[in-house]
Amino acid sequence: MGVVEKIKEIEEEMARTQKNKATEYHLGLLKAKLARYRAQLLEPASKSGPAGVGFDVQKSGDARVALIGFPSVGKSTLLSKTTHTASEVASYEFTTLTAIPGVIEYQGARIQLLDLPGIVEGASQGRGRGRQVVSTAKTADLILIMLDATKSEEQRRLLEIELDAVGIRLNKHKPDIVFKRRTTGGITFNSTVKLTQTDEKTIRTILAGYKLHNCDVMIREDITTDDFIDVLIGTRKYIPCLYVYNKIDAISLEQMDKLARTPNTIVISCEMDLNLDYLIERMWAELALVKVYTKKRGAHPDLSDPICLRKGATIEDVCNGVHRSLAPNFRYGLMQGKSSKFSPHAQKVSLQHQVQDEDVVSIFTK
Ligand SMILES: Nc1nc2c(ncn2[C@@H]2O[C@H](COP(=O)(O)OP(=O)(O)OP(=O)(O)O)[C@@H](O)[C@H]2O)c(=O)[nH]1
Ligand SMILES: [K+]
Ligand SMILES: [Mg+2]
Repeated sequence: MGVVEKIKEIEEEMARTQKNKATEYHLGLLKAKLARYRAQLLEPASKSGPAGVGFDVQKSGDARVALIGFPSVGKSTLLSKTTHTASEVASYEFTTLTAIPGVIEYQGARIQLLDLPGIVEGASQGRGRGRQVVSTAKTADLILIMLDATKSEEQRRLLEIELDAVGIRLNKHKPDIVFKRRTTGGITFNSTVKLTQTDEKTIRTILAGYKLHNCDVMIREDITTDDFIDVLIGTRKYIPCLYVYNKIDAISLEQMDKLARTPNTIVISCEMDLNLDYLIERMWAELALVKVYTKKRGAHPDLSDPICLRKGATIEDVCNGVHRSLAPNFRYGLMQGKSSKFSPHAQKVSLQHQVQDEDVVSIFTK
């Protein structure tokens, strides 16, 4: 029996099984099995099916944003409107057949926007080019789920299911679980909070299902069984996501207002140029980019060419952004700006110092 059939069998069994206290462990086991088969199906090294590889597009710029949506929602129109790259736009479905990268320049950052083919339901199981599309989404720093405001609400949930199936977790942080494999000593289980959505027995059952008999588990938030399986499998991607409803020129004001009030949601019209600037602003905010200016001794900072980094970046990342020889020869840094304690005077900082937006940094080497 192939992996796809096995997955189907488990899904059927899960659908048949009533959800209650008595079946909880069994369902937990089935979920774990299902997750393992899905992973097999999608990982590049898999022998059991075609590789889950994305489109081969070179990453460029400071961050990558992927456009995911059903056919003809206006993905290519958005790329053509916001970047200097043209991607074919047409009223028929599956106009775009490959990944097309464009660049949005904003606040000194270069954001790569990837136009992708439309996906269909079942994409993650290999329908259409869906598998390739959702695999490419895994490489993004931000996902834009693009939706047609004139179509039913159902589309959003369907797309979420497809992304979930390939291990993408949207707008979610990695569950706070410390998991360590050991060679001996059995299983130590600890939880610092009360677990209301799963329990020790379920987790032990899952560990047994994975033949993990020696490990430490420390749970630090009220997780679900699925969260635990995610951490166990370890290849999950936690990616921020914005829901972008296009074609608001074709719906009523009331409908638009309702959509716009949903969390993480932006309404636009590519055709009428409505709200596109705001979308880019929000993308920038979601990416949590910070720009840092570098300054040579005695010179003014170079304001025309900032280095863009992700939030949480350190002086070491700044060094690597300039040249890879800098960090190994680092002596100290001088910085001025928001993250400097004694601003406006320059502060001496180490490689580990975290930078903030608009900091000015000088690096001194040995
Ligand atoms: N009314 C309206 N139509 C739009 C808007 N944006 C795009 N369209 C139209 O929607 C159709 C599909 O646009 P595309 O950009 O080709 O859509 P796509 O999502 O790239 O489609 P595929 O590549 O086939 O998946 C075209 O006829 C566009 O002119 C909009 O804001 N309002
Ligand atoms: K189209
Ligand atoms: Mg297209």
